[in-house]
Amino acid sequence: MRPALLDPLFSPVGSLPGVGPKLADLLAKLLGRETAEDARVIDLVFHAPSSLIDRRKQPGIAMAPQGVIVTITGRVDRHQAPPKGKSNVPYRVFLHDETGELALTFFRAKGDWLEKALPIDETVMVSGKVDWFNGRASMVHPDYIVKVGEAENLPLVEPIYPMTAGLSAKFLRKVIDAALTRVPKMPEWIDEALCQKQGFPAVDDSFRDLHDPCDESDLDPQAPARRRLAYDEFLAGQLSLSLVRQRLRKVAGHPVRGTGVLSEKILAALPFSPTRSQSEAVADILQDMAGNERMLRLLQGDVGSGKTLVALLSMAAAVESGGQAVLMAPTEILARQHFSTISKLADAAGITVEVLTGRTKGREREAILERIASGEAQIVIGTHALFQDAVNYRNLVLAVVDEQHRFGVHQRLRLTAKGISPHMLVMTATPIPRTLVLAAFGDMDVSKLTEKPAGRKPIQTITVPTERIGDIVGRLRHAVAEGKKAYWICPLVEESEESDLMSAEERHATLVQAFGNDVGLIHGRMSGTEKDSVMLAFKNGELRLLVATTVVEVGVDVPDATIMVIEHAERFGLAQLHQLRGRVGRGDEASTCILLYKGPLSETGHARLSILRDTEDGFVIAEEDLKLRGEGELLGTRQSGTPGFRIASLEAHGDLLEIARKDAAYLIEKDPELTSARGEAVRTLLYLHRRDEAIRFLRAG
Ligand SMILES: Nc1ncnc2c1ncn2[C@@H]1O[C@H](COP(=O)(O)OP(=O)(O)OP(=O)(O)O)[C@@H](O)[C@H]1O
Repeated sequence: MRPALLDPLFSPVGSLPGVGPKLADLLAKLLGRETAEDARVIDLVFHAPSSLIDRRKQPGIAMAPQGVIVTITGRVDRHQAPPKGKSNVPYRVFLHDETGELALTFFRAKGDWLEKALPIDETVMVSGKVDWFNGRASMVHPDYIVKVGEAENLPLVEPIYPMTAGLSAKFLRKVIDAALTRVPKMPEWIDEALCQKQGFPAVDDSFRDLHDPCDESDLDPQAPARRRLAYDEFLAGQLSLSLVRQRLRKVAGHPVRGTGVLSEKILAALPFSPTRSQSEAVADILQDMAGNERMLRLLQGDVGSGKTLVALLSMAAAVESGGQAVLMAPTEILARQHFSTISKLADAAGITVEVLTGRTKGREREAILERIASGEAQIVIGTHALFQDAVNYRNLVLAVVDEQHRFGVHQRLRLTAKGISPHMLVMTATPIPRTLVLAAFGDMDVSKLTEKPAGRKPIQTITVPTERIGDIVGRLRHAVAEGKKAYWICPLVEESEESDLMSAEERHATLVQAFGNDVGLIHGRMSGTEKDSVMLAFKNGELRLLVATTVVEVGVDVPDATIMVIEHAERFGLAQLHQLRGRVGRGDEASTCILLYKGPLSETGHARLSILRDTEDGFVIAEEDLKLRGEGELLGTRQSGTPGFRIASLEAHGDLLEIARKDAAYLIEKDPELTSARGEAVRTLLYLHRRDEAIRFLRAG
């Protein structure tokens, strides 16, 4: 159970003074929580300021820089109320210091309030942005008006927070202050020697320092409070990964030994031979599964490197041993696609494959559930529907999770917490730099597919300014006339699926004019069956040009599509562009990727597209992407809502991650059930970072 001392931090934000249901909703939005109930006081405590206002600058009116917040001390000379009935003319109050005059400007203000706040001849301090117009200085709606005797009411330095529309900065500061009063004294979970060596403040002090920056250096990721909190985040993450691992390992593994009969049939049915990398990965996996410990292995392979075959051969071994295997995909499209590729090969070997997704309903679903329970279904492919309560496996020995960056550790934990702990193989598409692997997966065994299947030709990537879209359409027309197939990806319009869709529909309409009925459209709002039938038509060649939003980003496999056009390429992340481009170049025909960009590009924008043009190596791209954009985007955590890091940054705190990893391993080895004094403190840390699953897990063990 969560230690009682954390309770005040885990009440909903609505429990803070002045936060009604509407504001609670806004705070939930700001804090990335789905509902106001989910948004807790602790989330506010973790909401770090991104900059600060320094009101210590008191340059005097004449020296006040344009557009900068300053504090002016001056004497009030006169009030100038707007003429009656002219509500659009502002109310002005003039004051002066030794250097000049300043007009305080108020729109729709109440005169009596201003007369009280700014009495004539009184010396006051006002703080706000100064604007210069025709040699006159004015300050529109000062942030603060304070009588000189009450200077303590003027906060000299104020933190500025990331905001969301509808919230005011003052309100947010107030609720964060209220949240901070709920931070209790907590037991120290970091080793004392490390605290000293690193100069870490205590955790409660760190929270307070985080929200009380004195100058820019306190906002730096290397500020002691931020480093401490970053370390906590890493430590909590690494501990929960270690606990999963420990738990998986502790449950005695069921050795799974394939006979090779089914794999042989599959290999015989393949129109190609596996690459050396694929064979090595399969050998690693079979060896793991045959051992006495549970497998927890990560299969990393660049786009198009052939991970599906590795998954299939591993699952075949599970079936040969008399067990069942599942393959969980992140989307419906992918699940269905895996099903269609895999069932063809599995048929050849006489393996029974089923597909189960959220779309499987009614009698069909009942029948499939029965076949899963009886063991008749040997391989089951699906989405997370595979692990709903109603699904019972007869003898599940292997779970392959095709992560493609969408699931994250939490889903995996949930899966295992359900009591299903088969051997586990996690597949990721974009190669992830080592630091990220550690942060996201901990110390897993890793197999890499380092080579592409033989016969692949390099994808020619070109960048073209949008103005030349006409030329591109002309070239496409030639290509389609020659029987080629192309994807046309529509711009990613920030934060609005609706606008994404609109741009795709518009593009579809213009391309239909140029190409007629050969053009299809696919987007996220379509129903599953609609998407399937469009994909199928494209696969069959009834459609030659497919206009799409980023639904095709992950895993879609139409090997004879050889042209990829990406509109507004400058709006996509590098990793995402690499994924998209990976939809072509999957067969033995030469392929082209055309990145249409809208100029002028920023320097980084230019650098990003050039990287993509110059290399097809996903590892290089991922490393560069990490440098240019930050890790959240790369892992896809920001979008998917998987709790990522709130304070820690791999770029800034990479050194701490390594220490946290070792510390976590040491802790778990010395005190596997977390019962020592430090172990108890560590439990508090895990709760504080919402790693409850990891703890539940611990008790289960
Ligand atoms: N050894 C091989 N030789 C030739 N083609 C292969 C080989 N292995 C796989 N392929 C083919 O390469 C294509 C890509 O394979 P697969 O879909 O498994 O890629 P992937 O690793 O899942 O990539 P992505 O993450 O981009 O979906 C498929 O059409 C598959 O049939």
